[in-house]
Amino acid sequence: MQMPEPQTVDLSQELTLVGDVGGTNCRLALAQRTASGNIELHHSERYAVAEYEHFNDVVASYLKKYDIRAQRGAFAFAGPKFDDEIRMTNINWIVSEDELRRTFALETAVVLNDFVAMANGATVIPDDGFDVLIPGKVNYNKPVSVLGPGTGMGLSCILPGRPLRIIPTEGGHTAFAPGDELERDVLRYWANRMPFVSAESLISGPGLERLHTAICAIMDKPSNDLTAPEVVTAAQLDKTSTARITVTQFCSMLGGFAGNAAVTQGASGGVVIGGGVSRHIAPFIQSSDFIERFKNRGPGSWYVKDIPVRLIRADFVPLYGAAAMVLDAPN
Ligand SMILES: Nc1ncnc2c1ncn2[C@@H]1O[C@H](COP(=O)(O)OP(=O)(O)OP(=O)(O)O)[C@@H](O)[C@H]1O
Repeated sequence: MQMPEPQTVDLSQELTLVGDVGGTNCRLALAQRTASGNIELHHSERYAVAEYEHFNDVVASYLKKYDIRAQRGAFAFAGPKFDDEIRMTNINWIVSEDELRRTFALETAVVLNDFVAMANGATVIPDDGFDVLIPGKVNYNKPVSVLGPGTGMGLSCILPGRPLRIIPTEGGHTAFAPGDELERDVLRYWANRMPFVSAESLISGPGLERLHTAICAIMDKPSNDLTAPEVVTAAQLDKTSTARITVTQFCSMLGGFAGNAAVTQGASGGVVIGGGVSRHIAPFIQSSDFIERFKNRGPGSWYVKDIPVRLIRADFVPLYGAAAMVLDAPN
């Protein structure tokens, strides 16, 4: 689902600059509250983080392009927040609220974990912004897990009650738990090549590439060092390819991780899946063991049997979530 993006910014109103910054992509936009109370995004832009020394350079370039000054800022980063600062996990950027406020003369600057923003955004998008993976209505009166593979694996938990409280986690760094013989071989392959095989080292964009490499090695086939998008394209083109086996297995592993998150966080309200990789692999989920791996928890299976699971299809959800953090905050 594509959220409508109006082209005109109301310059007579306050402007809030919002950002979603991952290990690969940085998205910036201007957010405003409409008269009807909705949040509108304007002028969304995507930047490759590898092309910039620091986040400040991206912001400076954006503000220069549109020749505007924002009064407030809300920025989501893939990394944990300590005090007013975020240290990103997969790149060496450190960003603080105080520095952003001073550098860009902002009245308010908020930095937050990207899956806190994703979770906040997920609570405001309409039903048609999701694909239903396991039916049922997500119940925000109970805990809800929000997770997703991108450059890393994000995981947060929405707690019941108002105002909304969201716990960021570093759950992508839990140990990878293999669910079948092939995954045990994949784990063995990578355990011999890296000091710690986390969930995110295999269930993420770079993880899809590692999974393909390992499966090709295990099956004695050439891997041709395919990138994550190339693996997905090859999987679409040839049902018998190692790429197809890789993507199907990746979906099963995502189901296993989502089930682990649900039981660990007590997410009886539901599980919401986002992240840059998810929408590309979505067509393969139904033909994978995603549901079985989510639900098969041995004696704990009864706990997850009625938990609904949805996949976010809407665009810019973390940007809406970040915007809501400041636009909904009391002045
Ligand atoms: N068509 C595709 N199929 C599969 N994976 C893809 C595709 N396009 C991009 N990716 C992968 O998605 C990942 C980037 O995801 P995303 O857009 O969520 O980035 P990000 O926000 O920078 O990540 P994160 O927030 O986890 O640090 C990259 O690893 C990339 O290889």
